[in-house]
Amino acid sequence: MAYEKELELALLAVQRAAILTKSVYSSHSKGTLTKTDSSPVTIGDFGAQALIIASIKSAFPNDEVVGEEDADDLRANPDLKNLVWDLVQQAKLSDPAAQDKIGGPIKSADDMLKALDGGASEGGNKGRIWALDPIDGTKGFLRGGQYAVCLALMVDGVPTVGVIGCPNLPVDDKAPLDSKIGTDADDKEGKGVLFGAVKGQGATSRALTDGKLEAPKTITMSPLPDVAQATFCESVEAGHSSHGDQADIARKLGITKASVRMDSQAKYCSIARGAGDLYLRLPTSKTYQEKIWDHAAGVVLVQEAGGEVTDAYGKQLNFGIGRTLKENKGIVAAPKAVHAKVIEVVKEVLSAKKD
Ligand SMILES: Nc1ncnc2c1ncn2[C@@H]1O[C@H](COP(=O)(O)O)[C@@H](OP(=O)(O)O)[C@H]1O
Ligand SMILES: [Mg+2]
Ligand SMILES: [Mg+2]
Ligand SMILES: [Mg+2]
Repeated sequence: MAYEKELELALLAVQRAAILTKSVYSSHSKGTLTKTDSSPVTIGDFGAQALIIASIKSAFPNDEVVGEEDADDLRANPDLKNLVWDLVQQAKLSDPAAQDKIGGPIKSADDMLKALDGGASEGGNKGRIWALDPIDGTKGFLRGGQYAVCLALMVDGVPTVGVIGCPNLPVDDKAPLDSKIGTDADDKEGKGVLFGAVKGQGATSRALTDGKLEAPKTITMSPLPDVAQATFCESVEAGHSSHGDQADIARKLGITKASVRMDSQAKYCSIARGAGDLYLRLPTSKTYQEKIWDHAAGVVLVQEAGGEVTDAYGKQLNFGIGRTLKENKGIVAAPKAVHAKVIEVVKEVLSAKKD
């Protein structure tokens, strides 16, 4: 099968990084810094990015990576660097063959910084470029909610392999989805899911482990004969998408169920496995550009589970023009059969706002 090696590498690399993020999640000190755009970053984000880029470079040394983080803060702060280096050394897959497949341990703190800085690609529509979000939903990660480790391979600008680890999602694909899932979540037994998809080959889920990969199950979106019955997902953070516009859209579609708010690409994962139906992300500002690492993996997953993902105006997402989706505004993900209907209503709501 095409991209078999890339998929396995991505699944194992995400699984190893999740060992690190889980250890930070359950510890009191998360080494949180505030970035220049006022968003948070933790030692978990740095450590997970270094581990995953080292894995990619061990198997595919010529591939580029667009990663969210870089090593500047760690180079400027040796104590923080040492904290991350300790975590990185402890994060090992328990199965030696699996650990070997992702290149074994990172050899030194300098190599860790180099790996972390390996995510500086400017992106584009030529060749093989990975999009990496080491912790998506950092605010959820800090709040005790959902978060996700997200990795996608783009080929000539098209998301082609997508892998997402969700340490706080229930393993059961049909576990009821309600808003508590974003606030009561933790990584106790029965939690932790690893999703994977390759373009043209379908989407899967399996339990997230700390060693070998579990056997995958095929996942698909729920059939949704009547859009009024939909469960729709949205961000917890009101600054990341417009809760007001999303409520208007839901009302116009006849949806009466309350929205399910959860952080991170766990939203894409939840609709891909049929636990929810729609994901609405309407812009809160005219200037914000969505980042490719916030969507690339989730888009492959939803497409392969029978869904369609476009921007809020129904336009195809263009992942091949740099580190952001600058040609697009907002995100709408829905089962193929109802996507056009949802876009019609989204456009109505957006145009009513303009005047
Ligand atoms: N004004 C804004 N509009 C949309 N997304 C934003 C935003 N500011 C930050 N984000 C992105 O929202 C992501 C989280 O999405 P969600 O709300 O679905 O959990 C963040 O990812 P990180 O947590 O990886 O930084 C960040 O990239
Ligand atoms: Mg961030
Ligand atoms: Mg993100
Ligand atoms: Mg992130």
